[in-house]
Amino acid sequence: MVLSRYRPLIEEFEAFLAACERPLPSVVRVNTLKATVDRVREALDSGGYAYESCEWNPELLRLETSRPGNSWPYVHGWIYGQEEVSALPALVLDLKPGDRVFDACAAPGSKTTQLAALMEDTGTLVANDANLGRLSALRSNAERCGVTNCVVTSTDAQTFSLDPFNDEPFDHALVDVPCSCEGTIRKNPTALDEWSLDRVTGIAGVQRGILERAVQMTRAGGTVVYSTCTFAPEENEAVLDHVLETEPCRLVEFDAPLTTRPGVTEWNGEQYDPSVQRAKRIYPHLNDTGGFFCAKLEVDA
Ligand SMILES: C[S@@+](CC[C@H](N)C(=O)[O-])C[C@H]1O[C@@H](n2cnc3c(N)ncnc32)[C@H](O)[C@@H]1O
Repeated sequence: MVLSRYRPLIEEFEAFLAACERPLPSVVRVNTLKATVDRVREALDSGGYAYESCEWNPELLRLETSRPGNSWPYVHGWIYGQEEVSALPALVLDLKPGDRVFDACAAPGSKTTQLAALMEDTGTLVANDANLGRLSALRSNAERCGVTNCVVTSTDAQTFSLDPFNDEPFDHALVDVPCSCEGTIRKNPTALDEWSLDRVTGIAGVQRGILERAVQMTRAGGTVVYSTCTFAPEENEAVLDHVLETEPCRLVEFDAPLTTRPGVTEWNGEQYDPSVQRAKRIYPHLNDTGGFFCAKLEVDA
């Protein structure tokens, strides 16, 4: 079984495995471009939906229904169905209204719409995704959520060019890369059916290329957040370790109001830069969420 390779990394391994077998709670994020938390709560109350707020972020509501897309608040763009822990990366970027932000792998737009809300729909948000087939979902989610500060592009983020933007760097970048998706097993029980070490190794090359390019396109002092929904150190700490060597940047500490574990500095005989401990691993049993990995980099001045 694939997950057993992580036994050496996870102290409460049996609790981890048990959590991976439970279905994932259904969570929606309040889209503050169109509604307030109170307004959404009123609408859900009047529609007879049961829910509770996520302790660490009142804009996230756990719903009892698994089909929030069938509700009026969804149709109005007041809520966005988003895995709880995937709301973390956008919050970790130090965004302010007016910023120029690059969302390197944006479709279907969970984090793009969240970034736009955090930017108060000002500045410029370049939402890129290499997969043309996923752009219609990105566009329609941005439209439903009332996002107007977003430009959609479709390029391999490894070779994304700043030329159309006069070579002026971005203030921040979100690098939510394609990955082996091990941490989505609660939502998608077949997520690991196609798993192989070759796939992990192959995708890690793409992740390195995307993160390098994002760092190159971000101004000195700007921040880049790297995230995956997988546990594999090959796709997490090893990617960070590589980019720390090739690009002028460093990993910085950040607060995450969730229970987390530090990045690992050793895996399968490989040693990583000690600063990868500043990254955060989130296992499903820790907060009753999906699995996640998140790291914050600052570009050297
Ligand atoms: C984890 S998903 C992104 C989820 C998205 N950030 C969200 O929050 O809704 C990874 C995305 O990367 C895209 N992708 C894969 N390879 C890419 C590449 N080389 N450059 C840019 N996007 C890529 C995939 O099409 C996929 O949509």
